[in-house]
Amino acid sequence: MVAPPQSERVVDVRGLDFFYGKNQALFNVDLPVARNQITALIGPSGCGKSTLLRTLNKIYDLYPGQRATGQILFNGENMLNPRDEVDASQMANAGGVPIKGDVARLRARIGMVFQRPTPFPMSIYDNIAFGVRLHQKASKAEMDEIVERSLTRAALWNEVKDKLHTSGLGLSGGQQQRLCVARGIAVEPEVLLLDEPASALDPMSTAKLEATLMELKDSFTIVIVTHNLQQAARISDYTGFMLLGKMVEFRPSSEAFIKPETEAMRDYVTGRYG
Ligand SMILES: Nc1ncnc2c1ncn2[C@@H]1O[C@H](COP(=O)(O)OP(=O)(O)OP(=O)(O)O)[C@@H](O)[C@H]1O
Repeated sequence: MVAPPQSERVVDVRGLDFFYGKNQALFNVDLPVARNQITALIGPSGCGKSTLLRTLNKIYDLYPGQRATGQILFNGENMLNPRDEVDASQMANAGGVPIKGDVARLRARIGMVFQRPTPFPMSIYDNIAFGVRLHQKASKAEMDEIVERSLTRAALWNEVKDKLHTSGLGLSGGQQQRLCVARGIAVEPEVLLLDEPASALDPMSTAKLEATLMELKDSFTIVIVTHNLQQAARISDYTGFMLLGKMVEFRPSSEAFIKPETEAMRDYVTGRYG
């Protein structure tokens, strides 16, 4: 492992084990995530990339029976500390809404964009404003500014500025995904997690999304799961290669793809895996 220096790590996963009921999906995983960098997670299907990503903002808390042990340090504080844990029965009573303040705050600081675009069935404007209202009070003028800034940073403003009050569902797939990025960054998270965000997009939309992410890393720290090795090589600063629930290699991307250390990663990047 050639990891970023400790002082640069926003998130630092150490010795993480993850269980779906009795089935263990992650084994003693380390993942150092450097500030204002893009970290890519790659590896064959089922190796645990999405599971690892989902532990970073504790989405798994929503599902009874899923648990993580080890350390996930976020700015030095262990997020797996028992006091952060949500009681599953309380969660059910609250209709599936996270009720512990700590976890809700964590989700605001570590945002997530999913594989398929998931705009809310409301206007483009409200897609952004909805999440912001949950976290802060903003006047109409302030909200207008937040909406414009978020859409601009997600490289979508010019395409939607004249139709902000039409449905977000009326946008193309690529635009919807950038809307989800805009929604994610509107609450100013420190970290943005993306789970194969381009898998449903055409090459043009993928290129736009990649350019957007490259711009965003000046302001945010990004962790992306991708099956697209060229994409990982193009946009990421660090790459983690996973296999069967373990982190097999973790290195600067500039080295990882040119000279993989392990035979497994060499086989994977040359398309010989499996
Ligand atoms: N909800 C679940 N319940 C039980 N096991 C699960 C669940 N989700 C994932 N797993 C198991 O955990 C392991 C890791 O899955 P995960 O989805 O994290 O892999 P992945 O690398 O993201 O795969 P892919 O590239 O296909 O999305 C797999 O063995 C999978 O079957």
